[in-house]
Amino acid sequence: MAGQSGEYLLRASWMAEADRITIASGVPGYELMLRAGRGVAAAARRMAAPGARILVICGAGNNGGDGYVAARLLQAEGRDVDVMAPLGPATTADAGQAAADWAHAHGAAVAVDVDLASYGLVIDALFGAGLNRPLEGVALDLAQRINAAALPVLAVDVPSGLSADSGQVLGAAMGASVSATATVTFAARKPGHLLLPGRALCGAVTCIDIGIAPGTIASVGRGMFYNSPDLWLTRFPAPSLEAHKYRRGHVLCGSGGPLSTGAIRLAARSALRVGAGLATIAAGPDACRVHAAHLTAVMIREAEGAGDFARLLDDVRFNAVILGPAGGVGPELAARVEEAILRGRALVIDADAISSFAGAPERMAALIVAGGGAPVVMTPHDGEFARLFGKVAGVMDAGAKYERALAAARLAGAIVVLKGADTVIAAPDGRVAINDNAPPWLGTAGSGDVLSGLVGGLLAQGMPGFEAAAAAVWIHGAAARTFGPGLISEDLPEQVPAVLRRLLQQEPLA
Ligand SMILES: NC(=O)C1=CN([C@@H]2O[C@H](COP(=O)(O)OP(=O)(O)OC[C@H]3O[C@@H](n4cnc5c(N)ncnc54)[C@H](O)[C@@H]3O)[C@@H](O)[C@H]2O)[C@@H](O)CC1
Ligand SMILES: [K+]
Repeated sequence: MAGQSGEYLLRASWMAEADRITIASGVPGYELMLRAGRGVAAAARRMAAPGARILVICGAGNNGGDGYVAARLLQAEGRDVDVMAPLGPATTADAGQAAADWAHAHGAAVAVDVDLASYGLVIDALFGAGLNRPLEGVALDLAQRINAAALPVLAVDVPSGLSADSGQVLGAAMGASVSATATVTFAARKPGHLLLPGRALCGAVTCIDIGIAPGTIASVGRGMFYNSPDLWLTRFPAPSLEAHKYRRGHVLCGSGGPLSTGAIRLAARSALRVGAGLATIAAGPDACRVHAAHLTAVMIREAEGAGDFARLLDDVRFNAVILGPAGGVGPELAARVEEAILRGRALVIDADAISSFAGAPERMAALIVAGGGAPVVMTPHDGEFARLFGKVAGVMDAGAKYERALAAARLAGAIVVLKGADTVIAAPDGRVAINDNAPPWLGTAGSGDVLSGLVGGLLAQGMPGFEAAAAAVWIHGAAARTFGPGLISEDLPEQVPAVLRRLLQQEPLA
């Protein structure tokens, strides 16, 4: 995407396109393979103790070719290396060359039934980006034996059996993938390195430069990015000394009833912590009294039904709205969403507000079209996503997690944050960001309410929707990491200042 900074993630077919462009520009394919193999050998050197035996399992394609190169280089420096070629001779010219160069110096491959336990490192070069169906036969058997042997495993490009595109094991329950200790990939990371279960199966991923130009990577990329500050920091609202609180935005947060007020307080407090100038909670009279006992910096306004809420929105200073956290599923909440969209407010649609449109995403899409272009960000977890989009053909069955999020974003005309340990942020214009900084302890009650507040707080400060959503997701994860285990959701907004300090003062990021 023109003008977009950030780390591109490439699907396997886009990567193949980058290889083709590079080869056409005059770099021989075998040279790329040599560079890839060199990177694999360097990683193997770090993983295998000096006397340890190394087994390189080479498939018949170019992934195997990388393996043959690594085997030759490691053996040349005195390492004790065996090669296994369970799928027979190489089937591509470059891999054939790599196999011949290896065999010329070192002779025959070992048998498939060799004792794996006698090796200190296995290099998995069976299948890489070319895998297009589940492992079967000898490859399936080998993957299972490698995993059972519990040895250190270095995967070339991706662990064999894993889809580089989706992060899923091909063949799902009946399939298998090698589970690696570490993975070396080339030129750019693939979505499967970040999406689950792929991220866990890859171990530590290193991406090495094999001489594919950044411009080539950008030209084949289709707007899929790793979510890090590189992607959005230039659009991040850095408060200036002269910024009046109203210039930093005013978030209006719709409350649920008197027995469910905590969620929206978490959201409002998070909106303030991330820099919004003001936050107001709109609640019915009974809920107002509960909020009044808790709130200091956040203000309270009485609003009984959707009509009252709409009247509050006559005040144009409320430039962003958060609806959904414990808001109470039903037509009343749907009507508030409608008012906020039609009055052109930047809007976060979370939790109950998503469920209030269950099975009717077209209705939400029509509203957003009528709303006139202010950003709308929805933040479903899998259950809410299925409730909203479950009946629409081409969304739930769109494929990888980012393809589902993207199909939903295009249908709704909204930014979709599909939450999880591998949260995906998708925009109707085709951009996608995949996030990986959420620690397991972020999965705690109220954590989603904080996220909606962070998004709303950034929207209020004028950050564009996609960047605001991506930044909020990243800050949410960074705040949880900063606190550490034992986190409850109340702790999250209190960690945001430390995260912002590092972000804005360019201190090293966690
Ligand atoms: N010039 C290039 O394209 C480069 C490619 N590189 C390596 O090449 C790899 C991709 O190589 P290939 O495209 O040859 O593919 P692979 O080596 O991943 O797979 C080989 C072939 O196996 C077949 N196959 C797929 N699934 C199968 C299954 N379940 N059972 C049996 N056969 C199956 C397919 O026809 C596939 O083309 C990358 O992952 C990377 O390691 C690197 O050498 C860098 C340069
Ligand atoms: K592999």
